[in-house]
Amino acid sequence: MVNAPLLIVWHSRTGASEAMARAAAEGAGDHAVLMRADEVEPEHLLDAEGYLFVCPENLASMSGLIKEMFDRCYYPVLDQLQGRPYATIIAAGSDGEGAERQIDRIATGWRLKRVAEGMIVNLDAQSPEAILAPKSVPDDQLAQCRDIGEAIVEGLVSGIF
Ligand SMILES: Cc1cc2nc3c(=O)[nH]c(=O)nc-3n(C[C@H](O)[C@H](O)[C@H](O)COP(=O)(O)O)c2cc1C
Repeated sequence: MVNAPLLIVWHSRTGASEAMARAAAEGAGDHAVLMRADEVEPEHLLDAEGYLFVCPENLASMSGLIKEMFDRCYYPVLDQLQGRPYATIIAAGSDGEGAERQIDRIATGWRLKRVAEGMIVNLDAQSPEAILAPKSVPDDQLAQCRDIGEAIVEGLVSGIF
């Protein structure tokens, strides 16, 4: 039994990241707490045992709202999360690596430990119309998100993280 949950923090502009965060939460079951980035306070981070950050890449960065969560919470929890597991899922139109890299750098500052390879879902939205359209994530990729949620919780429950 885990004492504290996996906290799944998400932001989404056109629905892809939200769907992936919800799929991961489904996989994690009762052990997950799903929160939009703007609802997350430092105590939610302190109360969790592990983290899954899910957001789109916007202008080569993580999206602004999830960055704002890190900006707001970074110093209040610094030096209090060492060694806890984390993973990322990024929705992208063509790249996604910039967002993943930025989150990794912040996670390094918090001394978190990456426990699953970064997942980037590239939905191939290139034109302004395609970028602004609501997104639907293919089932196999949602299944992968469920697996990530399940795997992190398994690691927490079994104490291997
Ligand atoms: C303002 C804006 C900037 C974007 N910049 C990038 C980018 O730099 N790299 C990329 O791969 N996709 C970029 N995209 C595409 C989104 O990452 C992609 O559509 C993603 O699936 C959206 O996820 P969401 O539905 O969770 O918001 C951008 C989208 C918007 C709206």
